[in-house]
Order: sequence, then structure tokens, then C-alpha cells
Amino acid sequence: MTTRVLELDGVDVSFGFGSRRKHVLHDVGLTLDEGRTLGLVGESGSGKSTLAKVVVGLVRPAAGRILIDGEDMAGAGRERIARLRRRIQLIPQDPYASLNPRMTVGDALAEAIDPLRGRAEAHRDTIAALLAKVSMDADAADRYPHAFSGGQRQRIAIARALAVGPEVIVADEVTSALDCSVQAEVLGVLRDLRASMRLTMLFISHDLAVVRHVSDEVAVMSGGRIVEHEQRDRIFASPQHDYTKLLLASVPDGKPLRERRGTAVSK
Ligand SMILES: Nc1ncnc2c1ncn2[C@@H]1O[C@H](COP(=O)(O)OP(=O)(O)OP(=O)(O)O)[C@@H](O)[C@H]1O
Repeated sequence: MTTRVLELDGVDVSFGFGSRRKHVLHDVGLTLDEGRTLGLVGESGSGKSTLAKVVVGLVRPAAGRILIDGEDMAGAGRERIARLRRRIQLIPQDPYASLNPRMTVGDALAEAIDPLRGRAEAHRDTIAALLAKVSMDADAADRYPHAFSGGQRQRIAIARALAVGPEVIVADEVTSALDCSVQAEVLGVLRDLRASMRLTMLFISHDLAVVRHVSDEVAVMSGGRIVEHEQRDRIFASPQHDYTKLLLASVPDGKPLRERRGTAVSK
């Protein structure tokens, strides 16, 4: 039996007030089942990061329901929300900004393992196991983030997300700041983790090739709406929505979507 770990229903988000009010997410619905990777694609400004922030609790929607393991966030108390939120961890886009430069990697992981008594010495074995999961040596724990390359830092950021023991990982453009060979290395780590830990993942990217590589299913965003959500092979073989067709057609010659369409994508 499949377990639905995450469900969004009728989610609306706006930013600003009065004449500056901007409606960013419109009636967004999504489902994510245990062990599956859902790729979320769409042009810059279509609302992908905002959706990621809603999922991890950084942005509160004006309307709609967010269910974690079937439990509606709206009905839960503060403590319960905090506990449920720990089950969903975000891997941010920028590995340079996401790690504290003054903390050793070991201390950064220890803090995630145990926010109250997070010192590396107390969690040596767990830290070594986490680093091994992202193909890094245990001695990385004693060094500071600046000692590592972009790809290694992103793997450390993945290890830190895993340290909390999440059920769902939200990966927001985790490879977009990296060059191609390093992208492949980080994607390889995520694929291995998915297989070995049965991780459930929301994988956000504007890069269709990358999404195709890691996802079981794909949701397409345009102008703050999910316009199509299908099994990966189906969406690539027979896209239904005009925007999805346009997105797929924009890949082979590498032209930006804006140029092909001749108009700006609604923001
Ligand atoms: N805090 C905010 N205040 C006002 N507007 C915002 C805020 N956050 C996002 N927006 C706007 O919401 C729209 C969607 O942004 P979002 O970052 O979610 O898109 P995206 O698809 O992730 O784009 P990108 O791939 O460039 O990150 C954009 O027009 C953006 O300017």
C-alpha cells in the first residue's frame, strides 16, 4: 500500500498589499507518495521556490490545506507543527550560503542531529555514517565549509538535511549553482539515497534534463499554477498541456522559453 506523505490542496499565496499585491500561487494541488521523487519544473518566476517554502513552512498560504501524513497543518498546535515540520527538510540552492562558515562540518551536522546538545564529539559515529551516505570521508567532520568544493558542500548540505531524519526532502535547484560534472556527482548521490533510504523527494529545477534524470513523476508549473502532473515517461512522451509542450520543445536548441513564446511568462 502506498502512503501519501504530503498533500497540498487549493494553496494560494500572495505577497504585498494593495496595488502592490502579487498573486504568486493559484489553487495549487500536489500529492507525494512515500519513496517517490516528484520533479517540479517551470520557468523562472513561475512560483517553484514559493511552493517549496510553503511545503517546508517558511511561507504561510492565504488559503488551502497542507497535509503531512494525512494531518492538516491548519488544525495542529505549535509543538505538533514543529514536529511535523522536522519531517520535511529543505536542501537550499546555494551550498555557499547554506553552511555556517564558522562551524566545522561535524558541528553543523551535530546541531541538526541534536539542536540542544549539538557538539560533534557527542555524535561521532552518527556523523561518520551521515557523511558516508553522501560519499564523504569521516575526517570531513573536522574541517570548515571553505575547505570544500561546491559539489562537496552541496553533499554536506544534503547530509545535514538527512541528519534530522526527514521523511521528505525538498531539493530546490540544488545543482543549478554547480557545473556539469559536479551536477552529475550530486545527482548521483541523491539517486543512491532515494534507492537506499526510500527517500521521498520534491525535486525542483528549471532544467528538464536534470528532472528527467531523477524523477518518477513530473509536475509542471506556469504562472503560479500546476498545469500538468504525470508519470515521468508519460509527460516526456506525450505532454498534454500547451505549456508543457513548449517547455519540452525549448530543450533541443537550448533557446530560452521567453524568446520562443515572444511574451514574458506571467509572474
Ligand atoms: N517574498 C516575496 N515578496 C514579493 N514577491 C515575491 C516574494 N517571493 C517571491 N516573489 C515573487 O513571486 C514570483 C515567484 O517567485 P519564485 O521564486 O517562487 O519563482 P521560481 O519559479 O522559483 O523562480 P526561480 O527559478 O527564478 O527561483 C516571482 O515573481 C517573485 O518575484
